[in-house]
Amino acid sequence: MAHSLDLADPLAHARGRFRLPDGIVYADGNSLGALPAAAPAHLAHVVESEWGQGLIRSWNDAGWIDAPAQLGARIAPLIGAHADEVIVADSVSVNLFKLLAAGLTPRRRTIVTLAGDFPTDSYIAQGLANLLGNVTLREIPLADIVTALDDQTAILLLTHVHYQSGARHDMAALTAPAHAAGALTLWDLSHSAGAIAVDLNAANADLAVGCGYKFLNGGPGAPAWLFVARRHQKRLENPLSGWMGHARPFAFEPGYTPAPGMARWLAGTMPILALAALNAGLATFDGLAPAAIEAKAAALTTHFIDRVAHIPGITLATPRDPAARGAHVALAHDHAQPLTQALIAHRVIPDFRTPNLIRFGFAPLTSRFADVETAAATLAHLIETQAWTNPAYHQSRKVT
Ligand SMILES: Cc1ncc(COP(=O)(O)O)c(C=O)c1O
Ligand SMILES: Nc1c(O)cccc1C(=O)C[C@H](N)C(=O)O
Repeated sequence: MAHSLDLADPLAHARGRFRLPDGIVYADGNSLGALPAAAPAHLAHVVESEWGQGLIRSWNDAGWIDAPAQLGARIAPLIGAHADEVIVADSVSVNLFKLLAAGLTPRRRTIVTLAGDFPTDSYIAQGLANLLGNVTLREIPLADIVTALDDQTAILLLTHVHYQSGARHDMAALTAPAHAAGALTLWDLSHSAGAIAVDLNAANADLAVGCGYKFLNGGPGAPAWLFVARRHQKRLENPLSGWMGHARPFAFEPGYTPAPGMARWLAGTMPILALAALNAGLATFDGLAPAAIEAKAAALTTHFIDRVAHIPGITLATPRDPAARGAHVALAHDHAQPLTQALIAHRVIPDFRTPNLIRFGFAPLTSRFADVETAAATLAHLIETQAWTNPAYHQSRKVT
């Protein structure tokens, strides 16, 4: 069954764009994307030729200075943005700070967000509120989000696909009431970009951020990106007004003038080696349609849910409707942490999220239906044999 699904998979060839270890089922593309096969040679070229030979000249000759905008333009089609609406910079956390600060107005000082979204989003909003003193952060349950929007609300901040459950919001359906209340929307697309088809402009979204190291395959700690809709680009200003966001960085003027367009969202010098790895990650999407990527994510996760939902002790924590989820599936189990370690010891790599979730991220470019079958069968076996009773699987880990 899995074999015939893999044979019929129109994205099957994309796996060849990566280097994955033999005999491993990699189900953590939602935390760290796999290594693009072209990345080592590309990085070696940037190091040895551009840096080693070109030296400082490479800022111009190798186009280093334009890399954040060029990579932003490569991300744009994956998220329904225009090329000039996206730039690569900093981390998601820092980009959230910049956009939240920019979106506040003298009259609107409230940030509304969903209680239980990825913690950095609320940590950053709280830190900004503490810094400014007159900003309120409201963390609201999903059912009350729309009614929480009022004439004080500056920004509705939401993670599009939830990092734990994988549940996906209807972007257009939440953007409309935010706009009706006079607020902007800021979407965290860390678990969406490269995994499902996102259409920011069709949803009339205002602002967005996302990770480079997950489904975009940019490597550990890859730079993140941010989106500002064209209609807001003149008005919104980066509070981290560093020289790389200046209209004329090499004029070394005494006062700050923001660059026109997305360049103003840069602060300091861009990490060229990390951008080179992200470039290789984004190249893995060449010629692949976001709709096809989403269809594969839906098929993989549906196949997995069908195989695991009935296993005794497992509770599905992810929506059954593929349109209401991303590319990962979360399963609740009383012994999720040692079970995750047992899976890894058996060469199936998901991750654990406190308190009781095992997340299986099936990156559509690298995952095969055969991997899904192996992951499900291994999980069933480990539960059947009560693998969590083995003390070897109770080691504490800094990174889970
Ligand atoms: C939804 C979400 N937002 C933000 C982050 C953090 O991004 P960064 O480490 O780039 O700040 C993550 C994961 O680390 C995430 O899952
Ligand atoms: N950013 C991570 C890291 O530095 C180490 C390990 C995992 C991560 C992650 O990306 C976690 C991820 N954002 C999550 O959804 O849980």
